[in-house]
Amino acid sequence: MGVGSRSLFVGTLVHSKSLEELEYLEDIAVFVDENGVIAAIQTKYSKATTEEVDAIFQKLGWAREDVVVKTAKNGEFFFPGFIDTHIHASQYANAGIFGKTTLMDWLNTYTFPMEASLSDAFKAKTVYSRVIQRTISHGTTTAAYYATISVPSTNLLADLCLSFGQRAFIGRCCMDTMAPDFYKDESPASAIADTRATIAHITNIDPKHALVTPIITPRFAVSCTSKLLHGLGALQKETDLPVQTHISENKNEIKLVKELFPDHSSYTHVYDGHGLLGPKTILAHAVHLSEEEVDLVKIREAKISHCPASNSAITSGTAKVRMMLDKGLQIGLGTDMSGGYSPSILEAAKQAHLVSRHVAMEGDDNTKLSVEEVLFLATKGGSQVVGLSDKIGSFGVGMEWDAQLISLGSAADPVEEGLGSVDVFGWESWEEKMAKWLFGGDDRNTLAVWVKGRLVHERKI
Ligand SMILES: Nc1nc2[nH]cnc2c(=O)[nH]1
Ligand SMILES: [Zn+2]
Repeated sequence: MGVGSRSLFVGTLVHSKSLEELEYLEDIAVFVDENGVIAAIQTKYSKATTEEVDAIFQKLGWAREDVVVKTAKNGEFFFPGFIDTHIHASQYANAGIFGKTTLMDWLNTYTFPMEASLSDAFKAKTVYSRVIQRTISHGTTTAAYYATISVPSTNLLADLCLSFGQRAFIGRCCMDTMAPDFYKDESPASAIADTRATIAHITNIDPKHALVTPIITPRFAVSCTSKLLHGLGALQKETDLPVQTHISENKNEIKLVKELFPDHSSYTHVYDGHGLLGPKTILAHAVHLSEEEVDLVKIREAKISHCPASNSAITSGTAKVRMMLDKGLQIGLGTDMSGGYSPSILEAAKQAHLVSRHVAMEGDDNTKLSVEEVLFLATKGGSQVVGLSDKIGSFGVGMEWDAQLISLGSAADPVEEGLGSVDVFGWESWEEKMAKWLFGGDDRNTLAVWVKGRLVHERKI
């Protein structure tokens, strides 16, 4: 990674203090070094004397003239970049196209043909470039991507993330059974060899995995033989890389897993029995997990990616997020494009909020998630899920500057300003402003995005 410039970000910072609480820090200056790391934070910046500010520069050994200053204006705030803990880059061209399908017919009708078609390098480059740029423009600074079974096309996704500057986990899909002949791994051995090839490529382009990390990706238990799952479990042990897969998304899928793996007492036990359930495992969906399975996930410290838009769109069900949170699981949000129709984690947060009300209507009012809770899942929760909570997801000295600058517009002429459909009148509390952003906001409110201190998106109004 090239070394960037030193930066100073001045204004209001909002981030999660805890699951339930957002912290609003006004009049802050954040000093970000040439590696994108927060070197110092000064509070009450406008009231600080010149000597006090000079002292920070001196302590850091920085010259003022070397520093690029970005100031959030009134009504604007810096927020941690969103973390998409589950997204299929290879399905982006299908976003919104799902008809009335449910999981298994959706896979066969739309998904496998689209993914297979990305073995065409030109098409892959077109789709992958677009999905990276689109998600960045919605504030996604980190994405856990599934690519396809094709090694060259998966490697291309890693190359593009690195060049666009999006932090990413890149998974080559493993699937050696219950898949069409035109889109299937030849054997467990070839699936593992191909996974190793992608790991080698990513390690070659980003040796310390500073921005791009390979992730071992058994598609789901249905499409992997026991031999392949064992091989991938052994590969995880050998490499200590993260793992991503799907779990307990749809009732027919769960039934199929029972039939395919009769020796395992649950879907969760299938992954556990193959060495694939550990602290670095991201389990997407987890809609129908029993409480016993949730307990096992907790014991293994595996993580959950909640994908509410997808779960509604392809009628998978309502995930019991409150129950999983109460049991101590770490949870983030996933767009699951194109099971989900939107590239936006803000949309996923809104859908998580709404789905939690559907769970409440099924019985327990306590299941409702708050605005603060879903924004936690979108940022800090996501950072826990991808194992980077010491670096991203919130702001602090020593952490990396993955951030977005949000504007809700001024009261003057919001339509003219082109800043989306949020109307702020000036009398709202911070809590009210965040609720307005969640429910009325979109990418038009995202003015700029940084990853590791590098400006990766600036909105042209
Ligand atoms: N939502 C979703 N579920 C899956 N299960 C196996 N593959 C997929 C996929 O691509 N999307
Ligand atoms: Zn998925």
